[in-house]
Amino acid sequence: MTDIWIADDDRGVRFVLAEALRDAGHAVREFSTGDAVRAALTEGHPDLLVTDVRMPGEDGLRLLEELTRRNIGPVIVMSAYTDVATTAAAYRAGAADYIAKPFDLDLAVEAVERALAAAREAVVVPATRAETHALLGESPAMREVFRLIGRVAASDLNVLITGETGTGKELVARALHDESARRGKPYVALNTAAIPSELLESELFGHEAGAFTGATRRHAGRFEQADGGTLFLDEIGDMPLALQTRLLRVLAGGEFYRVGGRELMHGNVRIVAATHQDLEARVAAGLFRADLKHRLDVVRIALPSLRDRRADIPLLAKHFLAQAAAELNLPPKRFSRGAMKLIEQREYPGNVRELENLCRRLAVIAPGVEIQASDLGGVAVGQPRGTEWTEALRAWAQDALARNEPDIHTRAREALDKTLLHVALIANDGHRQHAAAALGVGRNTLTRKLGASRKRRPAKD
Ligand SMILES: Nc1ncnc2c1ncn2[C@@H]1O[C@H](COP(=O)(O)OP(=O)(O)OP(=O)(O)O)[C@@H](O)[C@H]1O
Repeated sequence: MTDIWIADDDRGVRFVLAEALRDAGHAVREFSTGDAVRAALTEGHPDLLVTDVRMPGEDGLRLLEELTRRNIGPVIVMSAYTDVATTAAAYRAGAADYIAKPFDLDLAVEAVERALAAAREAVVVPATRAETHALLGESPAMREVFRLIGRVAASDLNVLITGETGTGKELVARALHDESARRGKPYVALNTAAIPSELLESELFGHEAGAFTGATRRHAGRFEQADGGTLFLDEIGDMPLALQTRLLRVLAGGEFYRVGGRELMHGNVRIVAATHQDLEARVAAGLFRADLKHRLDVVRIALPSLRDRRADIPLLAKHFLAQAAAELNLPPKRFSRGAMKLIEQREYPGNVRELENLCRRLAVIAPGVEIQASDLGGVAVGQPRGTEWTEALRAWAQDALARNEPDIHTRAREALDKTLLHVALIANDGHRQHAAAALGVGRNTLTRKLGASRKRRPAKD
């Protein structure tokens, strides 16, 4: 489900817009001040923000600037002041659209859908990517990875990236795109495991209106979106066999049809695939087509686990701590020698992602400017302390109650379900039965909940 935030001090405007967007299948959060949005940004971010310009405290344009700087968005600005200066300032600061008040509700919802579609279609990596997605590492193992990326990026060869979870496979895929001649074209990513198998085909190849129940509009698939650029297929090992056959045909012929379509589509797409699984074992078990593996596995980049490149831990930890402080608007912190020693010695089954999460938590919860070894006590087990998220929930609920927001319980429950399901599916390679077992719910419950969130937003991830 898409998370849309609305910021407006006019309760009436918020209410009608939120209702219309919920009817259109989105999850909506309402804020009466820019300051409340800023506070919420420390815990998460929306897929799209609609904001008024003039509000008490922080105004909408400042919010827009902040979100653009942090590469969160799109942002739609609305205002009763339609003078050229305000409108131009909004666009200059990166607004996706500008809505003059009072507005036609249908047109406003359309503007939101348009901005979301544009953002989805143009998953082009932003100009600042070099800093935000920088692949760090000085260890011999990472130097070898950098060398390989440099050598194959310029070619059009398909690349298979392997490595445990959290080792940076997606970053490598982006780097391959950024360093190639395709860099000005779209980079489109699809996580095969995160999308229900029955929707995968239309996600990849698109569909025509009426191709199946719920397909109300023509939808461009990722192949079409990535034309001229790079398509990153994450968790390729989880792709259902039937779709593997279809993908193989497309890779061999370079042509495909949309689901329910008759027009033959031609794509010029470079495929970068990734998996944390042993693809050879999956082939041997009959779960992965050998011929497809052969096509994808032209060049292989194997990412080392963090335990195989411990020398990189201090560099990464300092980087993540500084990044978290900058993103969350917190004062910069540093590690004491004792704290760094503990960090270097820890085990990271979740690899770089786990180290990153640890540093983010330390940036928030360590009380002093210098992080002490003792600060690691509460977070050393790699899990958030039970109170951290319930505290965040408490603050959110108090805020929502104070603003008389509707459906607080439903929205909280949906957010909880969505988070747990997503994490469990990813952790279990998209295997629903395993995910359900890991969460301690029945498979039917899981399917129902998945169905509920899908019903609100068909054929999207
Ligand atoms: N070498 C690196 N330098 C800087 N950051 C890194 C590096 N490797 C990984 N990261 C960070 O760690 C996190 C996980 O990386 P990424 O999503 O690329 O891993 P992945 O291997 O694709 O994981 P999964 O298999 O679980 O999808 C990201 O936030 C990424 O920015």
